[in-house]
This record gives sequence, C-alpha cells and structure tokens, in this order.
Amino acid sequence: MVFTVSAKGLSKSFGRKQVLDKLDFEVGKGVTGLLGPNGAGKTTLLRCLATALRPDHGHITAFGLDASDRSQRTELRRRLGYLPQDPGLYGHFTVARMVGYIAILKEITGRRQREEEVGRVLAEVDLTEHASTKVKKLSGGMRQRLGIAAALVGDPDFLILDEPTVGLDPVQRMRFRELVSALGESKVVLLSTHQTEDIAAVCGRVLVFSAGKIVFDGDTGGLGPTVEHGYLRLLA
Ligand SMILES: Nc1ncnc2c1ncn2[C@@H]1O[C@H](COP(=O)(O)OP(=O)(O)OP(=O)(O)O)[C@@H](O)[C@H]1O
Repeated sequence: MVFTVSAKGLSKSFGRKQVLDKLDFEVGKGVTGLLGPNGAGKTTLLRCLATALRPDHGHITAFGLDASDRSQRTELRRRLGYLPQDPGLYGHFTVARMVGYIAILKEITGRRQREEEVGRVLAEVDLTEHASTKVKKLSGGMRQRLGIAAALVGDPDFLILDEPTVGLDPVQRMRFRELVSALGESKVVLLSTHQTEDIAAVCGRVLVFSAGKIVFDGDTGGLGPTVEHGYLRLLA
C-alpha cells in the first residue's frame, strides 16, 4: 500500500484572489510543517486535504485514494483526523461526551470500545482529570488539547493539525511535541504553525508558503542556522 498523501496541480481561488497556485507535493510518514505568513494559504490547503473544501483544479490522493471520487473520499475521511483552526466544540457537553460524540461520527459504535477510545485520547493530551468538566469551563489551552484529542480519535493514518500549539503553556507545548513526534513514526502528520521553534523541534520536513506557492521544501537544516532565520530570509 502507498503510504503517502499527494497534491498535483492544486489551485483554489476565492473570487479573483488565487490562494493556492498549482501546488505539487507529496508527503509520507513523519511530521511535515507548513510555515507561511498570514493569508499565505495554509488553512486553505489543509481544508482541501481534509476534504472540507474542494479545490478548483488539481488532484489530492491519500493512500491511493482519490479525493475527487465520492466513495474513495469517504474511505479517505475514515483515515484522517483534522484539527481545524476553530474546532466546533459544544460548550454544554462534558469533555468525555464531546470526544464520545466525535467517536460516534467516526463510526466507533460499540459503547465499551468508544469509552476506551475516549479514555485513550484524553490521556494522550493530559485531560483525563477533566473528563467530566463542561467544555465551556475549560481554559483556551485545554480547549486546544481537547481539539487535538478529537483529531486523534480512531487512530487516523493522516493527521492534519492547523495551528495546534496556539494557547498551549510551555509544559503542554513540550508534551505536544513529544506526542506529535511519536505519532509521526507511524502516520503522515501535517501541521501548520507560526512557531518556528515547534517546526525545528518536531518536523523532519518543512514546506514554506508564500502567496499560494511553495517557496521552500526540504529538511529544517536546509533553511539555515535556525528555522526562523531561514524563514525570514525566504520572505524578505
Ligand atoms: N471562505 C473564504 N472566502 C473568501 N476568502 C477566503 C476564504 N478562506 C480564505 N480566504 C482568503 O484566502 C487567503 C488565504 O487564507 P488562509 O486562511 O488559507 O491563510 P493562512 O495561511 O492559513 O493564514 P493565517 O496564518 O492567518 O491562518 C486569505 O486572503 C483569506 O482572506
């Protein structure tokens, strides 16, 4: 089985603004970071890859499944976990109920199996002791961790994380880096962030975006002495 996700000739415009401009890339197992200034098109690309947004042109294929084909897209969705920038969490649900609900959407229908999965993903993000807390009572960083837990439900092969470290305190950021590094050993992980230190710490590869095009694709060492230095130089 091909364990890669690829985009070929991917373009997307909103009105007259071209946000993705004929992108071509392939990512395999490991953690790949997306870096780019505000408005560069990172979220648009991640939404296309998560099959939440249709590109105007081009093809997305994941694990040999064609995202433009309805039945293959359904199969692809079973294999992906997506943390959007604004995960739609229900404030009046408890943390466990919220994740349990996601588990139902991900077709984990057996009650015991669902409870085990909820317990597993909450432990991954250090939220076990808040399982009974209402979502609306969580801090911003805890909500972010809940969003990450939701993306991990069902142990997806392809994990898409849009600014996953926003709002995390230093301890949780460190925990997150360890978690993502471990996940990258068996999964395709794509994450967007403005934190160049996160990229340097966890990403084997980085794609730098500018105005809808990839202006750098390589390992973090290829950016120069530091990721931040190389990134700023590319955008200058
Ligand atoms: N649904 C939409 N309708 C119209 N324009 C949109 C829509 N979604 C995104 N855009 C525009 O597309 C461009 C790229 O946005 P996108 O959110 O993909 O960038 P980004 O790189 O993720 O930025 P940030 O770092 O600020 O999150 C922006 O100019 C944005 O205003």
